[in-house]
Amino acid sequence: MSGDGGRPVVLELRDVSRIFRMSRGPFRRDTITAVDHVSLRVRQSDVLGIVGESGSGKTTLSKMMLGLLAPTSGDVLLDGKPLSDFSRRVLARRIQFVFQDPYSSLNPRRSIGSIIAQPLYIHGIGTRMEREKRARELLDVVGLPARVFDNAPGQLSGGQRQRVVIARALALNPKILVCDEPTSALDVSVQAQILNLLLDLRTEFDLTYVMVSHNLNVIEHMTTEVAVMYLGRIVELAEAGSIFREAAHPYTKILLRSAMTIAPGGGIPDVHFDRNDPAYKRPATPPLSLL
Ligand SMILES: Nc1ncnc2c1ncn2[C@@H]1O[C@H](COP(=O)(O)OP(=O)(O)OP(=O)(O)O)[C@@H](O)[C@H]1O
Repeated sequence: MSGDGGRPVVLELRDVSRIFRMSRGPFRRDTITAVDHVSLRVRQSDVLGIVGESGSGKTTLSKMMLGLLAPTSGDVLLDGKPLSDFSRRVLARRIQFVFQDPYSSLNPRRSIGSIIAQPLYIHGIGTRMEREKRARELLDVVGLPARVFDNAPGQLSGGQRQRVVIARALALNPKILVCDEPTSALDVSVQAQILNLLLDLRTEFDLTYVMVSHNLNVIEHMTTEVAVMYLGRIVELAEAGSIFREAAHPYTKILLRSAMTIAPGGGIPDVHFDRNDPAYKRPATPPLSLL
């Protein structure tokens, strides 16, 4: 890929496959190849978009990147080393995830402050006071008011909850975030705010993103590179701009065309961005303590 500026490869998949065996029903002897011989590289500061229709293997691929699912064959490398060389503890400080549903991913019985501080607690980092301080800073980082610290998740809107999920993902100061449909459970009006927050955070903390989405508008605005998945394979891998101008693979063309058709009056549907809209701006945040 051109224009990498010598940036190091932070995440690499080498010929990775994942086969699932059906465990019940009439097809229980059958297998599904969810990811089929995928190789790709993510460089520091990249935003790699993974796009494809439902069932194309995007989530399976992102779970393998996070070490949540083992490949059936092939290797996942983080900073050039196999994931298996990393302890859970070290891995969590390098790579974190933001998944789709902010409604189910937050414990309803905990306060927002303790949810955000939980990774620090689990990893034995800091005193109680230090963890609380960091959780308050993280609230600020993701643009939430200090007063929500003692609230329960049920008292927050969907967009606010997704900000909490992002704050928790940042607690251990990771360098890579894997975001699987980070906004698809949210109202359209809130989606752009969350995506712009993610873009701001990337600049502020020099984060690298893997962004899984079926929404081409999200992919177009967020990513630097795009991998198009179809039936478990990557059928096209290109810089984000070029893929929207001159898609090479027939499947990518179909994907783009169907997005155009769905959009009222043509164009890609859903989120509309205006990065200069003051509603999307976030005040600059002070440097974080602790880590
Ligand atoms: N634990 C599992 N057991 C059996 N089959 C699975 C399992 N997880 C995923 N699959 C199958 O693997 C294929 C890829 O699924 P995956 O969830 O990775 O696709 P996806 O592109 O993320 O889809 P979506 O956009 O709908 O989330 C699908 O056919 C799915 O049914």
